[in-house]
Amino acid sequence: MDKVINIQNVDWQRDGKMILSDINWQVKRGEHWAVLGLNGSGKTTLLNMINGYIWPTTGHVCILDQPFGKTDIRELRKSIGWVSSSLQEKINGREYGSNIVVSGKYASIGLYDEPKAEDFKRAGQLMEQLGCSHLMERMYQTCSQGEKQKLLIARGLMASPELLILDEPTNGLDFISREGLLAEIQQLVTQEDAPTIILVTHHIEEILPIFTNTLLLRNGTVFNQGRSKDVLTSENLSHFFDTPLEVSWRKNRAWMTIID
Ligand SMILES: Nc1ncnc2c1ncn2[C@@H]1O[C@H](COP(=O)(O)OP(=O)(O)OP(=O)(O)O)[C@@H](O)[C@H]1O
Repeated sequence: MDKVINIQNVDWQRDGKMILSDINWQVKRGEHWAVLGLNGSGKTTLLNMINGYIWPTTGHVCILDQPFGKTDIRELRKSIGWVSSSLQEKINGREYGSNIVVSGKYASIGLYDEPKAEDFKRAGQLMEQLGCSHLMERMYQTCSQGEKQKLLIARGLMASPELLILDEPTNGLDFISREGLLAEIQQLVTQEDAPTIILVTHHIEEILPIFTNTLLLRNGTVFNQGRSKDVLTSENLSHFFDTPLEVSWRKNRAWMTIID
């Protein structure tokens, strides 16, 4: 019982089209994964499945040891923190930073239940941890893109999830803010009750050393998966992107250059 994600022989079809095909993916406790794939490769579809918003056409999905079909998905979702751009769009711009973070406890977008003082205390600690405690009384619409992402990550951590999914968290950030956010993400795993983190990204240099493993998704199939060091090689990625590439490693991060 050590699997956070266990996806076996999964297909997902829509309108006669195979969107995910024969997906096999196991994430064990203690691992953190990066998911890499071009536009339309099936990343969002896979995340929607992990969160129980769509069900496999064939195959088995078991998340946090809870097999789909025998599980209350709404309960399960409370153990999953999910930060994505679609979530950003749903937040009320006039909501205050601390309320946004606290709403993560209820896996709701707004605040429907009366939060307790201890909820605000926890939100404050998380905001401190992510370097955004100055945004407690700030309206969301006045925050920069990087600040919004930090608020949403703090929100995603509010229910102490076992699984935290970060879907392109650095979208729209300048390179200084991006490095700042990556450093905060790196820090998260040093916490005692750190969740398993899944990072979806288009940029291999964002695959920090904490991301022990990488899944390459192409045309709805798993192209390759394994230890990040083994997956992120020049040969592998040249095949994956169908473009001659060179990968170099600096500070335990892979950087990619197109060679002509
Ligand atoms: N409900 C649906 N009905 C029909 N086609 C769909 C549906 N959902 C996804 N698709 C198609 O499945 C493919 C994979 O989409 P998905 O959004 O999972 O890709 P992605 O890897 O997240 O892409 P991006 O990086 O652009 O966000 C796309 O061709 C998309 O048009």
